[in-house]
Amino acid sequence: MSVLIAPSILSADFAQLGAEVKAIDEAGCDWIHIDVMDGHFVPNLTFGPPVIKAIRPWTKKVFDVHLMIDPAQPYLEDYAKAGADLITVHAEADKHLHRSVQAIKALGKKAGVSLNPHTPENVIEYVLDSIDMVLVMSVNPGFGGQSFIDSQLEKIARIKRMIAGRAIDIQVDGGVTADNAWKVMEAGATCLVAGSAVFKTKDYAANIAAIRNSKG
Ligand SMILES: O=C(CO)[C@@H](O)[C@H](O)COP(=O)(O)O
Repeated sequence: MSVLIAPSILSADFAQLGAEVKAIDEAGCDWIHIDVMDGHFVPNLTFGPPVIKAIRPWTKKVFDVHLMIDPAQPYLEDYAKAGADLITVHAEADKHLHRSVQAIKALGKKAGVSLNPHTPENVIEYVLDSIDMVLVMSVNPGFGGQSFIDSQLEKIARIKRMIAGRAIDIQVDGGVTADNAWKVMEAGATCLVAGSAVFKTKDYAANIAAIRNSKG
């Protein structure tokens, strides 16, 4: 199956977020990646549930909501009601990761767990039977436009071996471009998040296709 492309709207024009979401939908993206930041777990602030609710009517595509917030658990229901289809929480921000994953599933949503670059993959071992996605951060979270951290390629490959036989996506996020996407896919990624590489020029369709068709 071809890799899923999830443009991060962190790099979109916030003054016309609805139209930007429609544009990446029409440009052929698979999911819409929404980076939620709290100014505490990460040094930046972005979207709350009302913003997600406001852009929900602009596309039918999957809303892939990446919660970079601590704590996440009190807000899971708000993000689910706002229109998230898949909710990802950070292993580092959650003392009760198993409980948060169960809470997301109980809301009828897909559940993801994200790992910062320094976090080893073994922290997901005992939630593997409940999750739908692992998100490997290939930059330190908080900002778009950073460079891909190469050490994460090995982590992606290890996770691929860990989840063998399970229907779990491996999403990779941060510094993904048409130049390096092939390496990330080769390591085992099934979903690529890209912000700057999609929104860098107005030809979103060409930018998405270049990442999807990346070759070494
Ligand atoms: O979650 C994050 C940053 O914290 C990412 O989703 C970035 O927004 C990706 O942006 P690029 O590195 O592709 O510009």
